[in-house]
Amino acid sequence: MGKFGFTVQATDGKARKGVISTPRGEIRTPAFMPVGTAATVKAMMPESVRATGADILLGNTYHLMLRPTAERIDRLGGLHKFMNWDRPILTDSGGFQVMSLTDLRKLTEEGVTFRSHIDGSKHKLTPERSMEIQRLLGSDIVMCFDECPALPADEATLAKSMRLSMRWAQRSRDAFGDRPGHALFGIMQGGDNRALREESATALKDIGFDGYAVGGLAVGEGQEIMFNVLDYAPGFLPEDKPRYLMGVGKPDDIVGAVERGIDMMDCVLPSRSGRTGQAWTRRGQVNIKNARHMDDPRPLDEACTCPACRNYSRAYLHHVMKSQEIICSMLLTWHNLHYFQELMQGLRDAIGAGRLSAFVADFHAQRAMGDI
Ligand SMILES: Nc1cc(CSc2ncc[nH]2)c2nc(N)[nH]c(=O)c2c1
Ligand SMILES: [Zn+2]
Repeated sequence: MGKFGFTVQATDGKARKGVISTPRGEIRTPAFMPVGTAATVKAMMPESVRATGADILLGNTYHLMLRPTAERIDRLGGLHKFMNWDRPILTDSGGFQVMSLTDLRKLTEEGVTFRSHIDGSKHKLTPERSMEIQRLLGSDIVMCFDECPALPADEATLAKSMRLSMRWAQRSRDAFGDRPGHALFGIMQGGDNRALREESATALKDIGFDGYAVGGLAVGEGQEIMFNVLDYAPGFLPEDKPRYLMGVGKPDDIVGAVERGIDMMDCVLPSRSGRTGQAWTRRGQVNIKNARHMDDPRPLDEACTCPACRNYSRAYLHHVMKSQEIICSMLLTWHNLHYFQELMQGLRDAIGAGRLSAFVADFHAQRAMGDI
């Protein structure tokens, strides 16, 4: 079983270009990770996800523990075999989804009890159970079981929540055990409070992890506050380990996060918005439902090499969106994931060449021109 490792190949300001090596393959950073919540990146075959340039995808402890259960996936050979994706998988630990998807829940020092949003059955998640589920799934990068407070929140609330998450991080580390080739990432909390963020980073470094996530952001605080926190929080984390900003984001969030030293990100945005007719392009957003596209023979983006842009017109995409044809979700999801991965490749190349600021200036200039 190979090792898990991270190499920084180049830096440009705070930004890093690197490679995470895992037994199931390498992850080029900065990396965008598509979300495959219930063992599928919606509307995409795994080979298509790979074709967009993704090196790793995300799974969800919360959804998979409820259906089909981690034990069933384990009996069937693990999540990679189950969903036919043999490259790295990162799984989230479930706490965030419990707090965002259920309302019948109880939070204690032990963990969280909740009722399934699917059938109302009672369930319990603890750091120990979350580690067991992620082990049964066979994920390559395991996330600590944490508590993510909603923002805005006062300092006392943020401190109480963060300190619980740090005790859960220790329990996650103890329960994870020694699993060569598999990684455990700690999750920094502390909201938008600098002192709490530093306290959280110190606690996580004292425990020791293979990578460190910045949690507790992209919870409705807005880009300005998120960037204010990212101006200092990544710097509290070890330089030689990957830094993962959870749940981010729009293209301009991604660019700003990479400029501030973030190496990995994930977001449902390209896939979820694709299913609603929202296309992301280098010139900004295009809502294909808009009547202005009805007779437009041009592709979404003349410069894009994805199957949607190579073979279909805006008029066609408008038609299959209005008629709610399944191919619309397929084509717009593929295009969006392709665009996000192309943006990541552009960022990696720019950092490698020491021209990140020029790349970022061009990124914003193209969007300022608006859609074609
Ligand atoms: N914004 C945000 C998003 C997610 C989900 S990331 C994800 N899981 C599955 C897909 N994507 C978070 N997850 C955890 N565990 N902690 C957080 O603080 C947090 C914050
Ligand atoms: Zn395209």
